[in-house]
Amino acid sequence: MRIAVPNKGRLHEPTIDLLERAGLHLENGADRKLYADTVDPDVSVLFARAADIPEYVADGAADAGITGYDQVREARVDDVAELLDLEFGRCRLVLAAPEDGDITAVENLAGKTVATEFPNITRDFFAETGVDPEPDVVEVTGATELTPHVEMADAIVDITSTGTTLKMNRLAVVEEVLSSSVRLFAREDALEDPKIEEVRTALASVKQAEGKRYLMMNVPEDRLDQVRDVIPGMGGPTVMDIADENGDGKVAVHAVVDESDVFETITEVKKVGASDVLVTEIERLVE
Ligand SMILES: Nc1ncnc2c1ncn2[C@@H]1O[C@H](COP(=O)(O)OP(=O)(O)OP(=O)(O)O)[C@@H](O)[C@H]1O
Ligand SMILES: O=P(O)(O)OC[C@H]1O[C@H](OP(=O)(O)OP(=O)(O)O)[C@H](O)[C@@H]1O
Ligand SMILES: [Mg+2]
Repeated sequence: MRIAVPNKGRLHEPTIDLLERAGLHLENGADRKLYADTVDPDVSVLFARAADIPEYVADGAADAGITGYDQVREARVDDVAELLDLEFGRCRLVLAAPEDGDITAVENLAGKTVATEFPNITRDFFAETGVDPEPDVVEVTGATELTPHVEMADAIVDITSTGTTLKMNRLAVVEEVLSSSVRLFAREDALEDPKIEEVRTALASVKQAEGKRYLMMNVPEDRLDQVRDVIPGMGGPTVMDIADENGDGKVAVHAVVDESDVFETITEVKKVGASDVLVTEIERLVE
């Protein structure tokens, strides 16, 4: 099974990092190579431009891919299935126009010109919104934000996340076109390969573990019910006997807790008699 991942740009590093955390260690380095093997002899990696990945998967150069949802939509590929939202690379594709201009609604773009790196998504958007006459869509390959200032376009459709680039270029959002994040997807006819499900499960287990902590503590057996009451989440804690030389009647309690609940949970379990509380990170969590 071959999986296509971004070779550079902002998605490269977090994708490699995710594969590593999922246990799919890259054997021969990730730098500027076309292919890499992984520790799993049945899984290899193909490095490609984020924008080309959907096409590579659809054409069979790779079986699965990791790239932005915006790229999958723009490539208009058939016969690929989304398997997992990897929840990074979050951004929005927006229609934006000069802050102090007359364009404040989609309808104002009737017969005007819109520059974008995403011509397919942009044309689909105007077709759906029914702006008449449809705007002329001009394809550019970067620095889209400049085009309204050099009279190349009246508005743009471009990526924004913090909004800094739009602000710097004195552009304001007119409307959201698409909301995006990085996805794992695969060619439909490759879905029968059990490796694809293995990779999906491994990546999902990393996402599951994010934001969770593993809590361990010792608890007097007669306080167990009270401790159970204050530990939130995940099907209740695991309780284990301690090899108990002193005969002081304690048990070990382990639980998975949301990171945001850790502080409060520790305060509460201490109140009801827990001791020796340990908090650790979780690498993966397979449900
Ligand atoms: N500012 C941003 N915040 C969050 N995600 C973003 C942002 N910009 C782009 N992305 C996501 O990352 C993807 C790839 O963008 P990136 O800028 O890394 O590549 P690129 O510039 O298209 O690469 P190349 O240099 O190969 O042309 C986008 O399709 C989008 O899904
Ligand atoms: O809302 P912001 O946080 O400012 O992000 C938006 C910018 O990020 C992307 O560019 P990138 O930084 O990837 O540069 P690029 O044009 O070289 O791809 C995108 O094309 C926008 O220009
Ligand atoms: Mg970019």
